[in-house]
Amino acid sequence: MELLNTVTMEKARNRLEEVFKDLTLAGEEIPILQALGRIVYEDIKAPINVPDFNRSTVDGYAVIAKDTFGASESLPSFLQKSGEVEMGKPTEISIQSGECCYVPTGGMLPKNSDAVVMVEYTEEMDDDTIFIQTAVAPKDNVLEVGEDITKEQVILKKGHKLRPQDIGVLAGMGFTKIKVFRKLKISILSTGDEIVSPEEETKPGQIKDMNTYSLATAAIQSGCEVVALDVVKDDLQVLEDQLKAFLEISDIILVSGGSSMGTKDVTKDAINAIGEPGVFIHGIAVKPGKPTIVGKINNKAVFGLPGQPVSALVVYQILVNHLVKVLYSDESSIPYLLGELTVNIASAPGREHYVMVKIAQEKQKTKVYPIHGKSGMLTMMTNSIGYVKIDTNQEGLTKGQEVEVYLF
Ligand SMILES: Nc1nc2c(c(=O)[nH]1)N[C@H]1C(S)=C(S)[C@@H](COP(=O)(O)OP(=O)(O)OC[C@H]3O[C@@H](n4cnc5c(N)ncnc54)[C@H](O)[C@@H]3O)O[C@H]1N2
Ligand code: MOO
Repeated sequence: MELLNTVTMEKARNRLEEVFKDLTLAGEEIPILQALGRIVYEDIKAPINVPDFNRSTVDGYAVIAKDTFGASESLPSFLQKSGEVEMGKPTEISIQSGECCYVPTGGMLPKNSDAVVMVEYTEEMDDDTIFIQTAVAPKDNVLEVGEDITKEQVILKKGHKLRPQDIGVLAGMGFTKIKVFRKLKISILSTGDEIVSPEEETKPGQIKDMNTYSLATAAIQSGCEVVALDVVKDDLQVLEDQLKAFLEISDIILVSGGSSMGTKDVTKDAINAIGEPGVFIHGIAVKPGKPTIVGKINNKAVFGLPGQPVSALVVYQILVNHLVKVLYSDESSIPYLLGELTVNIASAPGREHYVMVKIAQEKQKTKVYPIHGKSGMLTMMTNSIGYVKIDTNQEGLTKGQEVEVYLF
């Protein structure tokens, strides 16, 4: 009897890091407008202070704060108006105690002023006299030089995935281009005599291809470029030939199906046949995803993912995506929310167990409901928001317990 020699998920991840530690990715410079979702290649330092002049955050009157102390609607302070600041222009105005100066939102503060009173809390008595009807403290309604970003501060770290707010900050710093990691090239090879493409009619026993599509889009979501897709029969020679062709153009190859122990499960043999060192993991103590295969050929990663659609996608998220993040120097953790479990969940003995869940807001609490089904049912994932994890040594999870729901 041949049994899978499984390793823990933690060990599988550590092995991946160790085996691919020499795989380094080059960087490329691209316009910031094309950089959304790309990964920062090196720490980016601010070339300037932001703001680089003291500016008002409101429309109002720049004052010396202590001139307003004790001011209220019934007992206003009278201040002498000493001009107006023009938007987008430097000002030479300098105020003295007893004076104020009109400043628009974003306008430069006149010299000596240290706070701004919002225009709603003032009244213009005549062209020269302003009633101040509230007290302000120094720095109120003011953004000081370097308060947002100080020159030379690291604003974006290597490995950071760029979001719209990051692109805005880059523009605000004067960058029009940014160096990002080149995209990892991934190809996907689905195997199975029964698999037909989505547009084809299925005959009895056949099934439409889901994994090519779910895995390709998961790869795109992780910031990779999908360079090739194909579906092949469960035939060792055909699989070997296509694997060799894909190796030429990819950093990572995902083979879907044929990972288990059936007579037609030839993924492991195909990987071992085409190069060294070949398969170094076959079997991970995880549910779903136990028959997962991991190999290395010419410093490229080849994953044999279980054919069951949920298993393939879960293993992508928890294992393949781990390697993708390591290669991109992305140290961010998977986001999660906390919720209260609504039922007991039994564990899978000896395996780390990933249970698909949905959530509902009830009486101001986040309630967590497991989605039942078998790993062949992709609707388990479409109905879920994420998963809860039961560790190998945990007996299960208990109704009412607070759990972490990892989002995907
Ligand atoms: N004797 C054993 N049998 C099985 C074991 C085991 O340890 N011993 N493990 C089971 C587990 S767990 C899983 S998961 C599956 C993995 O199977 P394979 O990776 O060999 O995948 P296939 O047999 O080729 O397919 C399984 C299932 O998934 C469907 N499939 C495959 N590819 C696609 C695709 N591209 N799109 C949609 N659906 C796909 C396929 O039709 C099968 O129904 O093995 C268990 N068996
Ligand atoms: O481990 Mo299989 O991947 O349960 O479905």
